[in-house]
Amino acid sequence: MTNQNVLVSDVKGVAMAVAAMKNQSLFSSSVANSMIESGGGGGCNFTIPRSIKLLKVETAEVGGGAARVNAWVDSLRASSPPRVKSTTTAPSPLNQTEDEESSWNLHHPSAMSMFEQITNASKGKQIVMFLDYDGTLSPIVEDPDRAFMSDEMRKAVRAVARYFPTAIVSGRCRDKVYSFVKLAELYYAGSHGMDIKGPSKSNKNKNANQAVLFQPASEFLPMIDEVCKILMEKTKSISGARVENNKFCLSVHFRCVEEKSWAALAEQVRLVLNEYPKLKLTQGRKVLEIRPTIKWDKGKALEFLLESLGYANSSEVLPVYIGDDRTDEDAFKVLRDRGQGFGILVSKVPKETNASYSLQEPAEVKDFLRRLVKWKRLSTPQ
Ligand SMILES: O=P(O)(O)OC[C@H]1O[C@H](O[C@H]2O[C@H](CO)[C@@H](O)[C@H](O)[C@H]2O)[C@H](O)[C@@H](O)[C@@H]1O
Repeated sequence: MTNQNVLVSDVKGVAMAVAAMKNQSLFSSSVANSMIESGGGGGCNFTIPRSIKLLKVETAEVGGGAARVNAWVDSLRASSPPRVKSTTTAPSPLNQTEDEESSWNLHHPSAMSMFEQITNASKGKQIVMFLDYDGTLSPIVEDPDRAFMSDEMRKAVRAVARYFPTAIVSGRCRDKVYSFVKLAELYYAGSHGMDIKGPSKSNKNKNANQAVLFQPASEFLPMIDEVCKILMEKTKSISGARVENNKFCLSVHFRCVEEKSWAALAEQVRLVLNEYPKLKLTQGRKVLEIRPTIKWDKGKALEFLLESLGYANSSEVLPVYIGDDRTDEDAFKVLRDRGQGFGILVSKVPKETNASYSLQEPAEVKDFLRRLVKWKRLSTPQ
């Protein structure tokens, strides 16, 4: 898919951002306090925060049939690769030699081995923790409805949230991810950040706006519902295919579909998307994700949450974002561009990433979170 970025000053872009913002029932008060730019909506009584650039519109250009479908299929195949030890004589299925693998490890060392560097960088700063859900807090499983988080992981996340403001940032519908995590003291950004809500249980952060609720894509709700129904109908004959309604976006799952049927499934997605130019496609682990063309992603959600927490343009914050998926790259990139905090990629295999460090799997994420809590406990005067 070709994304055509329209200039920030583009009228359509402004109108779309304005329409999205108009649908807010409740808005982050800390963000609202710092709002300085007019929404440009001619008489609208709301504004857009300076630091949040929502004004780029991506136009999905869906055409080019078979080539596009083949590219998606190839990309899906690589999205959840098995771990195969490569040798210098025989490259792995990812065409990575041992040299390349050790170079990757050098550039993205384990967050466990870099633990002291991370805690040193946090001196005098507030760590804010951002956690992706699937593949980060819960292991990848075949049935998306059964991607449960272990009690030990929940305990670790609860302990982290006691010391650091903590947000779950997921592609899933917010209610669904909450039903897995079950911790009321956290911030939740569902639908790839298009559905943000503050904690329902108070936490210690006095600067934070707990009542935050932000849904920049609400105007797309009817369209997403419509496309969900169409796709369910069109894919029902493909064994193992599954369409998941994530409220402001959709997931089309390939994991349980035989590989020989992937192209047929991807073709159905392409045909439907052709009829909806206001929707675009992104990709996760054996999943195609359909979402509105507004320029809003996990990276924007991270910036929005930092602002809601009172850390807009602050040097007193150290954001740490842990995620395993391509969609998490938007957040890693924001941290890299800001030169602030650390992105940590959860992966057993080398991947192209904007993250600084790596962790192998959810079990290691849990160990990292526990270690952070232990360090904080020991370094906090009683
Ligand atoms: O942003 P995330 O929290 O990582 O959500 C991304 C997608 O996660 C889920 O799908 C993935 O996990 C499933 C359960 O382990 C697995 O079956 C699937 O193959 C993975 O792609 C979720 O079901 C999707 O809706 C999310 O978009």
